Amino acid sequence: MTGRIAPEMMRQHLRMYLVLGSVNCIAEPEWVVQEAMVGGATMVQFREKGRAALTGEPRIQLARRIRNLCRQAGVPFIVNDDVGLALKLNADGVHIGQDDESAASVRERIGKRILGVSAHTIEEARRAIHHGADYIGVGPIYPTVSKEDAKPVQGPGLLRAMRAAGIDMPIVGIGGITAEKAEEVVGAGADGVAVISAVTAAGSVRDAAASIRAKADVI
Ligand SMILES: Cc1ncsc1CCOP(=O)(O)O
Ligand SMILES: C=C1C=NC(C)=NC1=N
Repeated sequence: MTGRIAPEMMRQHLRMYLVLGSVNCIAEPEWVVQEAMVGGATMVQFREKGRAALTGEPRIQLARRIRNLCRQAGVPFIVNDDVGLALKLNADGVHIGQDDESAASVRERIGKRILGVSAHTIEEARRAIHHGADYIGVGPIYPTVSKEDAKPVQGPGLLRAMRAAGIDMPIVGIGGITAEKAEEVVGAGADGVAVISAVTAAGSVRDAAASIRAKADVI
């Protein structure tokens, strides 16, 4: 990519954003990624976190295998938190939380790659924009079991409030989102939905991704 990603392109990538790590998967993570992309996942984030998360070489090798699948499918591959790993694998971007390395210094290190930042308030959203974020992840919208230290549940109202406050940058909602809830999230102003368990723990990963994609595409 030469310049920073265009907002319109970013919004497309946020439609059905699969976030996963080996901890979230029943089947092999690579298989889950492949099936989800067949179903319609538009972007993939490698988020290897939690007690049973892989570390060291096995973690790097899993990330590399997922990156390869995303490249073959033409789907952007994002790494959560670990900027070093993102650069090592030449990922398409990184996603950082509020308490990770500051967005300004991450932007410095990753150049024109995609930078996603978690934001829980309008103020955090404004700061992320100021520091050059390409999208913000807002949530948890609904109760979630996939993140131990999740902030309080916000509901879709936070998305409406951000849009009403004039925040028009690409936004993805995250937290407890299922196919049934995806429409409400997008209807409240998100450009798409980021999902872990509704896809990774689904009976049919492909069908789950497809139904969430269909709901998110209504925009
Ligand atoms: C990473 C993250 N950030 C806010 S909630 C969450 C977990 C979302 O997982 P699920 O889609 O299974 O609720
Ligand atoms: C915490 C997060 C919030 N939003 C997104 C998109 N990813 C994350 N890991």
